[in-house]
Amino acid sequence: MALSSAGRHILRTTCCTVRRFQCRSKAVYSAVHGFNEEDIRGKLLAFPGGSVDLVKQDSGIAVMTINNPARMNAFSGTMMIELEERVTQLEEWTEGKGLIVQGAAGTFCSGSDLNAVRAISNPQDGMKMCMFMQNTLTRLLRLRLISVAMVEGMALGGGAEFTTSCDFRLMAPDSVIQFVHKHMGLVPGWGGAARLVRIVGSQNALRLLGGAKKVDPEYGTQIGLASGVLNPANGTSALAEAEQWLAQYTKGPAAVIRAVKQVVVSGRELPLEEALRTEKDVFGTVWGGPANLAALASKSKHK
Ligand SMILES: CCCC(=O)SCCNC(=O)CCNC(=O)[C@H](O)C(C)(C)COP(=O)(O)OP(=O)(O)OC[C@H]1O[C@@H](n2cnc3c(N)ncnc32)[C@H](O)[C@@H]1OP(=O)(O)O
Repeated sequence: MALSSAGRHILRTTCCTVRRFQCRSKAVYSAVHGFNEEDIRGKLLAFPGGSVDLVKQDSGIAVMTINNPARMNAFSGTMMIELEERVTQLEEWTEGKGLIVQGAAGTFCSGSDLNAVRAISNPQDGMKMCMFMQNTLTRLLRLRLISVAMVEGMALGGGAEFTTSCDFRLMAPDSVIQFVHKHMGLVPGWGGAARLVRIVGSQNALRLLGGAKKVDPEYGTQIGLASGVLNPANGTSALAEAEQWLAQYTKGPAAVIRAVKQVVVSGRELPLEEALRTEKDVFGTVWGGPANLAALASKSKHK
């Protein structure tokens, strides 16, 4: 039966609402936790500046750019809102396989815009901003895309936290990741401490947070925070090198790469039995699928 245009509109709207609900359900805080997203959005809108740009490429790798160079790519209020919107776009990008996050003009991000921090320095607003950013960065880490933070220059405070919401971190020579929160009388609030402990272990996390220790590429590699060091050869940009590095994991059909990411996220986040059940469900999506059948038909040897 053909649908009328009104019927198609209702169907489209319902699908969008369902998708939005599914996206929100990947977040940490909702109304149940007293989180009112519209309220904090209204407050963040009062602190404009910069942008978060997204380019989705035919290769299946998207590039996100934190863009506020006049303030060393600090996150203004409107950038926090834009980041949430970009993550929603990536959640809906079913052909995507990988994501590179970079800062504009050769430096990653200097954290929260201190002008906004000063203006909303009361604990209630601080916690609302913290819940908003935790939701967004948790959804970013849970994307079915293999993600890399490409760190050039500095990643400070919230910028350092942001790097932990990617699966990997590649550091350029002379770059620094520093959780400067202690010097600001703070602890991480964008989920950076919880993620850091899972990446480098609690002892190293204590060193980085308790000592606000600068992490250069060498130390980053030693403790497992950096997954690699960029060394762009003549004529190759850091971004091109990062894309090449990421391609080793994103080569192949999107359905398979996305399934890989999904089983890793569930393995990392869920209790064992739940993770096993998820793995079974994800396995069912690729078993007998086009890539699996093609591999069986080609009788490929894994030498
Ligand atoms: C839960 C989240 C917690 C947080 O993220 S709290 C914020 C943590 N980040 C910081 O405290 C960074 C403070 N900034 C700095 O230490 C230095 O500016 C930094 C990044 C080392 C760069 O130093 P320099 O290379 O000497 O450059 P500069 O200081 O002249 O900065 C250039 C312009 O950028 C501005 N800027 C840098 N970081 C900012 C920030 N986070 N918020 C707002 N504005 C920021 C800085 O004020 C300066 O602006 P202007 O040219 O003076 O108008």
